[in-house]
Amino acid sequence: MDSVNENCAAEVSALLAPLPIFQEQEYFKELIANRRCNGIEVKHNSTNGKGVYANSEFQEDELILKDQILVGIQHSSNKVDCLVCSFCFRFIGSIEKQIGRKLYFKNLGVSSCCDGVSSESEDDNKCMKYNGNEEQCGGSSSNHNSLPQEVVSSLMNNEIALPFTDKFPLPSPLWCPGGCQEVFYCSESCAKADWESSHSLLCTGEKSESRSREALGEFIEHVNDTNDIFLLAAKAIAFTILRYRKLKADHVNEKAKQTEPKQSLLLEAWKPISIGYKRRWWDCIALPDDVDPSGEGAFRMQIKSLASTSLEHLKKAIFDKECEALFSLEIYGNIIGMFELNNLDLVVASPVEDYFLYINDLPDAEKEEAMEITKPILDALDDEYSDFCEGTAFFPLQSCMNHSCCPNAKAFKRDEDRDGQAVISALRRISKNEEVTISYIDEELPYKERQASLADYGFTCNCPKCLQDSSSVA
Ligand SMILES: C[S@@+](CC[C@H](N)C(=O)[O-])C[C@H]1O[C@@H](n2cnc3c(N)ncnc32)[C@H](O)[C@@H]1O
Repeated sequence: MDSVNENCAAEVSALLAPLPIFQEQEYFKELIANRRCNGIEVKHNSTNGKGVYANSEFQEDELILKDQILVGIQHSSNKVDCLVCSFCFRFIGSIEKQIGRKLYFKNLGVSSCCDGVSSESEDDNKCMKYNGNEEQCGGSSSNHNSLPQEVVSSLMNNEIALPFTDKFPLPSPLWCPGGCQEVFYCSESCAKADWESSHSLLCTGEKSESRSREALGEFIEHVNDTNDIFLLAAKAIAFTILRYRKLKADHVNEKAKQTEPKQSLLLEAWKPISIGYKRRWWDCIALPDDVDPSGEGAFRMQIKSLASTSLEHLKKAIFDKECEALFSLEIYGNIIGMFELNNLDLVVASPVEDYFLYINDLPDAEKEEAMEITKPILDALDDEYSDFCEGTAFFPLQSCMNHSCCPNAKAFKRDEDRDGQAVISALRRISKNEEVTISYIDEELPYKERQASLADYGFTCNCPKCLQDSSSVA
């Protein structure tokens, strides 16, 4: 047992215990009211735990819910492809800047290069060491279609304007108020919300409220060398600590509640994370194909040890004695497991793709004129012109949706959905009281492959299609 687990075993168990049902119901009622998606409710069923249910009828293609991110990250490898707001994940800058910085990194030989969750390649490390300094544009070209460096620099620094980009305006990037120069925002309100939600503790700039900026730097270096998911877990912990401090300050101000025991404030602060379905990361992670089943025990120990090293770095950076239980390996493992088990892709379509499609659809004469300028750029970008923002996030309502291989809803962004929110629409008519299900995988796969894909989410599917297929396979 690690020393934190020993010191506060009871608190750790309380944090991991399921929320009393009435508290859970109250929490979701409030969340649904805030999200203004009153056609649904969250209920328990005897086989699959929590699920989302329709409490009114939905027609095919109708919007069921838009769910805001509780904590989210853009994959570090994706940062070279897309410049987005670190809080709402909207694209920022300008079409020229998006293209210029992408070509700049491409010319340096840095590109998106992994699945974004595990980050172990050489290139990836280069992506992650990018520190936002875009003023200098050097590096040698590795692409025979590459543009001259001066053009790339001018695009990146908004010194030239491409035709028709005024039809695709993007918010100007705002620097992090803490001075880290690593994250950018689309607005003051996003910068403030991110600062108050988690970034004040995780910022490496001079205004950082971490215990040690140096230790924070080491934590981030370890994340970059290993796995992005640790940064997401750190955000969940920072989010809870900051909520705890705010709740405590509110209670101190309200004299009558001064006697409130510390633990209930921590439980209250942790509530939004507590509702996520969890298991320990090293227990639930699917065994990779290249690991022999005989090595499973060693593999799981290795994963646990990796999490333990990451947590040691994080403790040095942001430890808070009053929230000590959050720094136990048990909690850290469960938070990471929660991200592993839920359906959490963060996706935002690129306005650069829209821009080139717009040019392509122009009337012939205008298209020809515009393409004299845009064609060399498109050639240099190659098929990467359509790269979108990718990340991982925790969506409190979407994460309650169970999987089905014959789903009645899907996560699908409409043209107007230009930020990181999850959008769920009906695939067919859904009747009142029916469970709303989405597919976590490609549901067209044959039965065995579907079950293999779902092993990543740690369960064997019991949807009607699987129940039928399993009896015909057996
Ligand atoms: C994202 S959570 C969904 C919400 C979850 N039921 C809860 O109680 O929080 C995913 C977990 O729900 C359960 N689950 C979802 N769909 C299922 C299905 N079709 N068959 C069996 N279990 C399912 C599994 O335990 C899975 O790991």
